[in-house]
Amino acid sequence: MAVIRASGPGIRFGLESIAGGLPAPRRASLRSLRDPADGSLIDQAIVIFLPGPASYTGEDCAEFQCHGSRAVVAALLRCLDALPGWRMAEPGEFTRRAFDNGRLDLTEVEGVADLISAETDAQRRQALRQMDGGLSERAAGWRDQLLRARALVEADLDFADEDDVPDSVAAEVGDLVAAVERQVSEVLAASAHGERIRDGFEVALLGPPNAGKSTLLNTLSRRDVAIVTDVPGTTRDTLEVHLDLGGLPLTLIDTAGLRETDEVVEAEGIRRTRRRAGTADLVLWLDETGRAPPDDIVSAGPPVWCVQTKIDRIAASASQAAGSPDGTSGPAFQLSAATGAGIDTLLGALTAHLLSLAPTTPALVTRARQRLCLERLQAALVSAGGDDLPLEIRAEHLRRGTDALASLTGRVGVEDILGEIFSSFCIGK
Ligand SMILES: Nc1nc2c(ncn2[C@@H]2O[C@H](COP(=O)(O)OP(=O)(O)OP(=O)(O)O)[C@@H](O)[C@H]2O)c(=O)[nH]1
Ligand SMILES: [K+]
Ligand SMILES: [Mg+2]
Repeated sequence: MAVIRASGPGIRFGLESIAGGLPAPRRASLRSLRDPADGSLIDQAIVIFLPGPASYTGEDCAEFQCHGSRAVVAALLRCLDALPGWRMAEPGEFTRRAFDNGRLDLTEVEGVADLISAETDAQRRQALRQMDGGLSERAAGWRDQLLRARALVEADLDFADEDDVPDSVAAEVGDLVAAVERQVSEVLAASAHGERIRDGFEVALLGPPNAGKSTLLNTLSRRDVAIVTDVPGTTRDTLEVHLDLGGLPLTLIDTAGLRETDEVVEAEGIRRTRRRAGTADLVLWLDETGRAPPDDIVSAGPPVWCVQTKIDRIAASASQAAGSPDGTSGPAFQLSAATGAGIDTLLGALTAHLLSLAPTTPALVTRARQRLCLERLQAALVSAGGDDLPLEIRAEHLRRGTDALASLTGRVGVEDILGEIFSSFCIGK
């Protein structure tokens, strides 16, 4: 079967023209679909009429469940496209209309986009929470409290010389601002994890040439992604694969082996390796001899785990427990991509490490855009909390705080980013 969905003011007229009348709302009705031009039969299909405003887009919607062959779909689309005022939807246009009609706010739209592209269970759950309004509900609560604080301040400014404004206004404003600021800080504290769930935890494979980095990448992804040869310096560009590690998204990054070189292409690869070493969540330092990484890798920022590779070549040492080499704090591993020895131990430790990074409360912020809005809100609240400030200045900080919330939910000041967000959708969503 194929499903064709339509939305807009012309739905009723279109259904009358093609389906011989308006079916009962929200009921699956079997109808003969006919070309309005000559009355010829296109298909027998299930037609559902979803009157607005209680539809996904907020407008009248229709759904045609027709037979799924190319010929049927093409004929039906041709007839629908020929109806006056009907045209093919743009990518994300249904969700865009839902946003424009106030059915979804921007964080919920972002949740829909994330749900569509979710690859792992953790991503799916996080996207559902966001699509369901997890962040927008909190934002609405904060907005109400800040509007109350603003109203109190404005009233005090307007009627300062009258008796009916209680003296405790400053105290109540201070309490409201402090309460919101505390909650925003909590949500921000979990944001790094939310962004990681969405984008994947980055684990970079580093080490000298021929350490077996690309081989391990291929083994873990069970695909022949990276070129492996016995020539040192095979990998030039950094290469990424997305893995599902017990439901958690992991981005594994293969890099160019680190060594001194005069070769321009390899040198550029090594420059990229060093850059990724600084931005990954974790570095696995691979070395056939089990040597510790150089100081600049250890001090690059992310934790470094040492992995001795190719232990099938030194079978005897496979049974020995590995100690943590000097200069690194993380655990040490021994493995062989050739025999599979030690791979499960490494994967188990990676899973445990990623789980240990998870905050106790589920993350509500999942994108840099949302985090930046909340950081603006937090800064405004900190400023507004200054007790000794004149009321006019506190009012201005509170106004900036509610502005930051409005741009979080997409109600103001986001025109420039809307196109970018909706273009990530597919047609029909
Ligand atoms: N015996 C054995 N050989 C291995 C193992 N892992 C990799 N090799 C071999 O080691 C050589 C280098 O492997 P690569 O995966 O290309 O190493 P690399 O670290 O990606 O090398 P560069 O990209 O050049 O830095 C290849 O010939 C592999 O077949 C292993 O576990 N055991
Ligand atoms: K190699
Ligand atoms: Mg390689």
